[in-house]
Amino acid sequence: MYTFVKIFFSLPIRIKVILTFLLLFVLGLAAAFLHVKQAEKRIVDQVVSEQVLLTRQLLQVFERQITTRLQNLEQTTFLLSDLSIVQSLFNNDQTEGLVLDSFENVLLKNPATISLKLADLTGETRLEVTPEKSQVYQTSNQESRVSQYDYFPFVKQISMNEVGLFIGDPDEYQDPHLDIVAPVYDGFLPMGYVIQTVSVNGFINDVLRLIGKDGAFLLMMSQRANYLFGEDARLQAGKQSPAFEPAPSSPFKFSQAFPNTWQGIQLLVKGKPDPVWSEHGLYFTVHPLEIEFDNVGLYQSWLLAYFSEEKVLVLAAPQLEGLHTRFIIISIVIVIIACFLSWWMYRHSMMEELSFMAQAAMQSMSPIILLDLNQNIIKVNNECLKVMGMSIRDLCGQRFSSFLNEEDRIAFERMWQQLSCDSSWKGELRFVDAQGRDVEGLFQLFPLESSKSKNQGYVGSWMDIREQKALERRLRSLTITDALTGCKNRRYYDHQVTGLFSNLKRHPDQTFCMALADIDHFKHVNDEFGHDVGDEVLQAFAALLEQETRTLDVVCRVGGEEFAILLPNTQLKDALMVVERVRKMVAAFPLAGHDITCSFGVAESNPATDEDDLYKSADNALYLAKENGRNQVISSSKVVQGTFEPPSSQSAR
Ligand SMILES: Nc1nc2c(ncn2[C@@H]2O[C@H](COP(=O)(O)OP(=O)(O)OP(=O)(O)O)[C@@H](O)[C@H]2O)c(=O)[nH]1
Repeated sequence: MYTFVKIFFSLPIRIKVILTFLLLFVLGLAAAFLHVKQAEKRIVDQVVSEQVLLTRQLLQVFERQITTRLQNLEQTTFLLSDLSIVQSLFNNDQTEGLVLDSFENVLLKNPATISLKLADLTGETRLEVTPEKSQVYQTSNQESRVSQYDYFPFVKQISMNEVGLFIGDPDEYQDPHLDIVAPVYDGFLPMGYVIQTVSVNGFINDVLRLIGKDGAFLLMMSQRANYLFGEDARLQAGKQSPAFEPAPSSPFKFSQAFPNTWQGIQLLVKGKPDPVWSEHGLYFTVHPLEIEFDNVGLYQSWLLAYFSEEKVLVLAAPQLEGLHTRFIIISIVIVIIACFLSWWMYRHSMMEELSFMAQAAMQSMSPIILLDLNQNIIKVNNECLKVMGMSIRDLCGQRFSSFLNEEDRIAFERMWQQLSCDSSWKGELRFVDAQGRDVEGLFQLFPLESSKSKNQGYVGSWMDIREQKALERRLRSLTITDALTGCKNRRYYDHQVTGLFSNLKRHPDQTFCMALADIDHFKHVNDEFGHDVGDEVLQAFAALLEQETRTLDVVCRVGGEEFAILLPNTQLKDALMVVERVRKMVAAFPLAGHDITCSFGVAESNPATDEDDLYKSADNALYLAKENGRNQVISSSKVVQGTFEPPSSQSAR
């Protein structure tokens, strides 16, 4: 068992849930089935007990009828025992007619009577009357004084004013019969016996006619149980008992056909609560019929009633039908309960797992923040406190976005408005730590669900990407920066000039200018002082350009000693002023300890042209500046108009 439990708990959750569902389903159905079976049994038992009650009432009626009959017989017997009749019967052969008249009266009162006899004290029949023939047979004076009745020794013990009841043996008689015997006295002197033989079947049928047959079949059985009278034909034909088919030739023995019932009857103690036995699809109940004679012993018969299982089921059918509906309803309820419990178990396990994971997550190396549905911080982990350099009090209860960089705060609030309860979000955010520094993080937000409600809030976790971002920035800067001079390179220039032109397309009034700068005779510097000195001069020249232009302006090294300056939102005349100022400074002060001069070609943007045209214009202007003697600024407009004049800048040096 322990191993089984261990294996069960080691199974994956889905398998556990399926097994639990199946177990609950099977156990539930089994319980429902047992419940219904028990209820079925209760209903059947109730119907059986009702039927038993009814049949026992019939049996009591039957018993009363028999008693009444016996009393009638007794009266009749007394009538027969009239002294004058009996005396004349025994003493005077001439009185036969008188006796017969009385006998015939008795026969009329008892239709089941087969014969009426008068026996002497030895048991020898002296007179016999049969209803069919209505005549008297006088037995011959037999020498033999042997009793012709097996029971005659008992008959002799019947006292005055008593009646004996003897059940005939069906093995000996075709039609089972009952002998009712009463002694005949002359005063106190016993004279003989009057014996009335009654057909048992006739007697019972007569009684049944009186009491009706509805509800049960009645049987009368002798003490030895293998004698069965009454409705036995039905049993023998197997009509009421499909399970029992007696051999057609063999005599019907109740004790053999229904051994259990008979055994029960034998064990039956008088006064016990109403017993009932079921066998071969029949229910039996019994009522003892006791006929006692003083000093003769106990002659006990059984009044047996039975009814079929079929009848019980018919009577119980309406209730059983309701029971089956109940079974279906119970089964459906069980399936629902099994589904619900399995679902609950699954959910509970998942929540446990989730809670375990949450605990583990809270201890993780990543900062974690729990938010309620109003974006208030509920909980943070230690790593979060460490990264933010704050205490729990600083963070908990505060609005999450208040710890974001201003730019990101606006974006996050906009996102929060659109965030539905069950959706998650992922993006880069810049937190502001206790020192006011930006802490860049890759932030993930997902709904926090529990077993009680769908969404209780959100879990936010972020990855500190400060180093990654710094590296990224550095890499990006390297790709757009000239390694020697530190100003922007050609790639950046291309990107910027394209951007300025696309802006110009949208806003033609936002004119910008480009100035190309070139150090004059730079080759001489290299040749005379070495390449390293040349580099230093280039660096100083680039620094000067950066220094003398606006932050908005972009200085790019586009060739060896050639630089391009992009001046956004600048008219040509203003651009010329700027570069002229630079030119003068270069010419006036040594750069890296060397006196050099430089030339500029300046061009203004035109929405009708593109970046290549602009560059070309500036380059042509520069070329003219060089051609014209260097150390001067030439505007592209001069190139176009052909109004080029010898520079006065030469003299400025
Ligand atoms: N030190 C140094 N020299 C460079 C670098 N790039 C280009 N140069 C040199 O710059 C010089 C350019 O010479 P030129 O193109 O003939 O022009 P210039 O001598 O300046 O003459 P003009 O431009 O006609 O006035 C060459 O000698 C190149 O070797 C660099 O990165 N460092």
